[in-house]
Amino acid sequence: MKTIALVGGIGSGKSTIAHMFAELGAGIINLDDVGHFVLTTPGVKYDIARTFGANVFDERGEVVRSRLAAAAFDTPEHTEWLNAITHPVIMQECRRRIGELGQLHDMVVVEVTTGVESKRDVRWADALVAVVAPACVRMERACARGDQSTVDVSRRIALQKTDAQLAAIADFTIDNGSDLESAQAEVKRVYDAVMAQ
Ligand SMILES: CC(C)(COP(=O)(O)OP(=O)(O)OC[C@H]1O[C@@H](n2cnc3c(N)ncnc32)[C@H](O)[C@@H]1O)[C@@H](O)C(=O)NCCC(=O)NCCS
Ligand SMILES: Nc1ncnc2c1ncn2[C@@H]1O[C@H](COP(=O)(O)OP(=O)(O)OP(=O)(O)O)[C@@H](O)[C@H]1O
Repeated sequence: MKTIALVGGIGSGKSTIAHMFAELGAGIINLDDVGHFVLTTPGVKYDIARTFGANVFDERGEVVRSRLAAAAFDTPEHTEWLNAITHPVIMQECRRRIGELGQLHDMVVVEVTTGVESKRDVRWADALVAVVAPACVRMERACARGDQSTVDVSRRIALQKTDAQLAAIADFTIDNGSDLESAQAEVKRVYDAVMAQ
């Protein structure tokens, strides 16, 4: 069984590409979803309450993500605190899901949105795959979804690694700058190459 870590900037098409891997038989995991799941677990909730206080919870005792983001992203130190609480649990849950899906699939693809500086950050993966598309295309796609403004998307693009930086650390690069058919061909090429490794 092979494991791929799939990275790419906002609107690059990570989820679209992950689903193309699924069509070829891969199991898929979205690390953001895992991050949201761990916020519902008792141990993480306890640590968040102790660190950020009761204000980041609703009346039913669930984390309000927008309040947690406001409390955790106001200073780099607070962000570190949140990451120290969540990241080990996210990785533990991710490994558990990889193991589970690995029983059913020859490949598991993990969509990773943030925090990959180098291959060392994804030691658990057999291959690091970057999805790239020109910034103007990504901007257009992300804005077309309608949930974020042009300013929000530009700010996120500016904070993220460039396509050249991602390509430099990746084992394989998938160009998702044009149509879906071309992207499918790219996915097949990478699927076969990783399976042959
Ligand atoms: C704080 C949480 C709950 C907010 O989650 P949510 O999905 O609702 O929003 P999102 O992550 O898109 O962030 C909300 C806003 O905060 C800002 N933001 C996000 N990440 C960062 C960051 N590292 N530094 C500064 N600002 C950030 C963005 O401007 C964004 O608009 C979430 O980011 C979290 O749990 N983070 C810690 C764990 C983690 O790193 N998860 C990612 C998967 S590994
Ligand atoms: N090759 C393509 N041609 C046309 N549209 C595309 C293509 N790839 C992705 N899209 C569309 O672009 C939008 C963004 O794609 P997707 O959600 O897969 O990106 P993402 O990298 O996972 O995004 P984010 O990180 O912002 O959540 C979606 O609406 C998707 O349908």
